[in-house]
Parts: sequence; structure tokens; C-alpha cells
Amino acid sequence: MKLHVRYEGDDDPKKCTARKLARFDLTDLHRSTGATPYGIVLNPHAEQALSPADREESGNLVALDCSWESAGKALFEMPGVHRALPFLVAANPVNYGRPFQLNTVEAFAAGLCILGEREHAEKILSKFNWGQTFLELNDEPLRRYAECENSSEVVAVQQEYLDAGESDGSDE
Ligand SMILES: C[S@@+](CC[C@H](N)C(=O)[O-])C[C@H]1O[C@@H](n2cnc3c(N)ncnc32)[C@H](O)[C@@H]1O
Repeated sequence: MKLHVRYEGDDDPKKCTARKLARFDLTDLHRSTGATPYGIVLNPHAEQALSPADREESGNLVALDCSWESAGKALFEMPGVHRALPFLVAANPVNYGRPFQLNTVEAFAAGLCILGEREHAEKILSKFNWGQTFLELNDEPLRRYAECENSSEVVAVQQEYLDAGESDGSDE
């Protein structure tokens, strides 16, 4: 799977995980929507969850690198098959422990694991000193999502984690 970033460039460049991946030639940055190739777009606003069935959709996995403040629906208007990632928690120092709000390398890694490319996920995360922690924190859900047949099954697995969070009294 080839990794592409629609790069908005409104976040701190020193902390930007997409720029770091590009420095290691692990992704391509595209400065406009028109220049971004068609692919599976990782979009937190999408109605459908990513699942292994999406492997057939495209060989390109696309993320939008921008600040969370500007990550509204409108900015995600680009051609492709839009998919949300199911419940997973961030391991990066900025949003550690926060569900659903992953940074770009975490989102790519999650997508790759669900699409059956775990080694590729490990490779991109290896460039970050907290990268392995992302796989450890999310080990069980990532493996379970990767075993699902389709989006409905992914959503059913996700529901178990959401229900468990409610019953143990955590607020997120
Ligand atoms: C908002 S940007 C923030 C990037 C951050 N500045 C960095 O340096 O990595 C993170 C991107 O990862 C993808 N992403 C994160 N969480 C996601 C989710 N729950 N579902 C789908 N895509 C997600 C989206 O493409 C999103 O725009």
C-alpha cells in the first residue's frame, strides 16, 4: 500500500509526523487536493469504518495532515473512498490515551494493520520513539479489526470497547 498525505501545513512543522515520514521517503506530501492521488482516505467524519474488505478499493492510503482545529468536514472533500478508523487510542505525547484522535503516522499504521500490512505499520512507527507504544496499547483491537470480514463486523467489535469504557466509568 502506498502512503500519501494531503499536506495542509498549518500544524507545528517540528512535531509534524507526515513531514518526518516524507524525510525518510515513507510517504509523499501533496500540497493541494488536485495533486493528491485517488485512494482510501482516512477521514474521521466518514460514515463507514475501515475494514479488511477495503483492500480491494485502492493501492493508495491517504491521510490529511492538518491541525485538529481545521480538520472539519469541508477540508476532507477529496476524491476517494472515505473511511473512519474504529476505536483506537493515541500513544503520541500530544494526545496520549485519547481515543479516535490519532496523528498521521498513527492513522496510517492503524490503517495498514487493518488492511493486513502490519510489517509496513511497524516500519513507519519505528521512526518515532513512542511508535511501538501505539502498537502495544492497541494490540488487541488492531488484531481483532484485522480479522473482520467487513465494516459491520469492525463496528461490532468497536462497540465492545466502547461499552467496556462506559462500564469502567472512564469518560472517553
Ligand atoms: C488531523 S491530522 C493531525 C496530524 C498531526 N499534525 C501530525 O503531525 O501527525 C491527523 C490525520 O490522521 C487521520 N486520522 C486521525 N484519526 C482518524 C480517525 N479516527 N479516523 C480516520 N482518520 C483519522 C486523518 O487523515 C487526520 O486528518
